[in-house]
Amino acid sequence: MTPPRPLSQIERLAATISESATKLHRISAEKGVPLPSFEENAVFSIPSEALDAQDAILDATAELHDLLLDPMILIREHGGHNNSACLQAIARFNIAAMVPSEGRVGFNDIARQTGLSEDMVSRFLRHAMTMRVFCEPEPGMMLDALQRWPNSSEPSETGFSMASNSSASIYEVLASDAERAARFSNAMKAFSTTSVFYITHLTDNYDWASLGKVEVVDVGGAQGHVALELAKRFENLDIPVQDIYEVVRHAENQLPGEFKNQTRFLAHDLFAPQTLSADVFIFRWVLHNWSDEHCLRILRAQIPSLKPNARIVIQDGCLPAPGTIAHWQEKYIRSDDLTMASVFNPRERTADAWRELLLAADHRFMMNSVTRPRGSALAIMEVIWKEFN
Ligand SMILES: C[S@@+](CC[C@H](N)C(=O)[O-])C[C@H]1O[C@@H](n2cnc3c(N)ncnc32)[C@H](O)[C@@H]1O
Repeated sequence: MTPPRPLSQIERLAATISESATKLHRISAEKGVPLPSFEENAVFSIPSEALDAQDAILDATAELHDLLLDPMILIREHGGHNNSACLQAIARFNIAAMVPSEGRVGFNDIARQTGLSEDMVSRFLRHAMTMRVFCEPEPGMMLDALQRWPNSSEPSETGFSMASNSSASIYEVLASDAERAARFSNAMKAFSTTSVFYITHLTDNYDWASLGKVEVVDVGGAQGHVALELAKRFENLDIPVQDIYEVVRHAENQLPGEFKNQTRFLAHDLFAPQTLSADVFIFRWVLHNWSDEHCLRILRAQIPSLKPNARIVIQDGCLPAPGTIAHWQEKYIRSDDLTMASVFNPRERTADAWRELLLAADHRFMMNSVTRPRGSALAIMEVIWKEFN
């Protein structure tokens, strides 16, 4: 008879949780004490005889949770700066006092009372909900920079600007400081080593091979980490990379020699009319940091170069409806949304908001598909430039 397989760490933790939960349930029932719940009027009480079980469950669930998270996401979760920003916002704008006990209040009502935009109220509160603070029974119900510039969508009116004590946006800071620009670019590269941002989500989930011999411009492609991965996998692609001068000026030197015939670097401003008349334009993680007003300018700047049926592949955040994806993923995405707000002043968009944005830029931008590859934090949207008669 083969000896039993030793339990893995995951299985041991799961067994501890199961045994201790059974014990906690039994003792609470014997004592007539209700079990913990997220209900508004829930009483939180653990009988003293069950405190060991409570400890065991909390330690084992925390260990299991940490064990199953990508290490890069885990570090960010423990940093948790958006959790405290969110609680501070609730305190500073006295939002808790606006939510009636056992009643409901709309985001619009809170917006009116606080002077914040409804959009910003919903973003704070939906993030708070991922921390079990407040709940949204029906969809649509529910710090310094925000008070100084309520409703601004300008990148020069952010928490970053206040912290830098300057009226320069993060873009202007990066454009004037090669060292910080290179550090920012490296940070983007580092993000791509987190599983939810792997470049393979883009290389594996779009049919690059079937495009044939084409030119694919990586707009805002930093120092070419995405272009390089595409070049390695798809010999049929020529992939010029455009980004600001400070970012691309030394990028060529870092490119492995064998890919120099497939990739080159061009200083190009996103807002300037596109100069390359390519078959495909990639916007990977380039639009989510700009407000709608600025995105409209960026999209329209591509039009002079677009051939009929040219494709625009947008790989970017796509907010899910509340409660429709795993809780930890929703929390991560909503936390990202607040980080973006504090540094760049845009908003993360739902699929519908992306569609509306494209349509507002020009009715010839046709959203052909939106997919979110399993395990990816970013959706892939294929947009086709349709020239109508
Ligand atoms: C969030 S990063 C994404 C980088 C890369 N596409 C990726 O997927 O990792 C945004 C990029 O847009 C570039 N960018 C910002 N403003 C720009 C502008 N006005 N013109 C060109 N590139 C710009 C930044 O330098 C940066 O490389």
